Amino acid sequence: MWKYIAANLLSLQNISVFQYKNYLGQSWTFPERVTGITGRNGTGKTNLLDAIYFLCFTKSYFQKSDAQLVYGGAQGMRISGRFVRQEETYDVSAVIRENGKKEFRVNEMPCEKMADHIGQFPAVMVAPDDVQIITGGSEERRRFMDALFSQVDHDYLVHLMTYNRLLQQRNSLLKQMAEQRSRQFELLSIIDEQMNSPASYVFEKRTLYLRQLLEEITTRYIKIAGEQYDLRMQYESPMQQGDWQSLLRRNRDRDIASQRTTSGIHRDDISISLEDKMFRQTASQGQRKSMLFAFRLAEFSLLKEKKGFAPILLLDDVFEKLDQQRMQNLLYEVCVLNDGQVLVTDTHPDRIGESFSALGLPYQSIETSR
Ligand SMILES: Nc1ncnc2c1ncn2[C@@H]1O[C@H](COP(=O)(O)OP(=O)(O)OP(=O)(O)O)[C@@H](O)[C@H]1O
Repeated sequence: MWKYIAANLLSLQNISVFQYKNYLGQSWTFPERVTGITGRNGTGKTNLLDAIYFLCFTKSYFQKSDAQLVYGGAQGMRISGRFVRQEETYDVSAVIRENGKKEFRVNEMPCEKMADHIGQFPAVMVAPDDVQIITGGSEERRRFMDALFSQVDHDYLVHLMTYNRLLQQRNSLLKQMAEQRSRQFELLSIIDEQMNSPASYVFEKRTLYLRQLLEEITTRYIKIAGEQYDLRMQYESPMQQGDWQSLLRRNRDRDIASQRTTSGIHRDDISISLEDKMFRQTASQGQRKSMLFAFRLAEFSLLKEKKGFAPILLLDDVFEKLDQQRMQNLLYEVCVLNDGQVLVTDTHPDRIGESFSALGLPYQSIETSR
């Protein structure tokens, strides 16, 4: 147990893994609020952070398929951990069965829907190589928004899932109409009508949360990059041009011709420009990294504000990617100005130790080895 559990905190006390990635079986306890995980390359530092992420999100941050999480050649895996949230204890266990089925339990109670688990134990992963949010296509930024807003607002996730299911149905119907040369306009109108409420809900919430989030990202970026830039960020959605029904009416002929839904919240994006140029095309490597940190710290702040306690912060390999001063600033911000749990990986035990000591932070050191 932590020495200083406060009423408003979330903490992970321990974690055990079995047949997970490079670990056949291992357990760790986290007696301090700050943990440094050190070890040579490829020894499983990131895997440990990802196991924590998995317990919080029901999926890996890095791997798309659950099968990749199972120790090579083994059948099934298990991760379990004890969280304390606002003085209540929660034993969370995740199992991937031999047949690939995933099961989550909280205090022995099975989670009927994975979606119900999301947001219970909020966490933020900062993996500096993962700049796709900034450089990738719009789906990356939607994924970022959805992961964040789903943790803040459970109804957001429910409406988003409904929208995605109906979108698939609509696209199948459009395809069928083209293949069979059928005119199933009535059925199309029914689906359009059903999509109205989830589309409008998601659009409204994105508008609301992004207003705050984009402002926070902008401020953070200027602070991290250390210069005064003309940075502009904007939420872009086809729904800004009109309500759902009129949007679909306008695009119906085009949808039928292209056999898919060409407009909707599944096309939303966040546009970023720096000095009037498109950020993802012109920004330097360093600027992209700064932007990624700005996104993640803003995500951390929003979660903290909406939940009333800090999410667990997982910092992977940040020492390699930031200079000494920036690193100290970041650690000061997340470990000293915030009271949440922080786990940091690094290949150099001395470097990590010196950084925490300089900030006067008691910390626990974990070493991974082959
Ligand atoms: N399903 C799996 N079964 C067995 N080993 C795996 C599996 N998935 C990943 N690994 C192993 O895990 C190791 C990578 O672990 P991880 O990425 O956590 O290392 P790291 O300590 O963070 O390294 P770095 O310092 O390079 O980032 C690799 O050796 C990889 O082969």
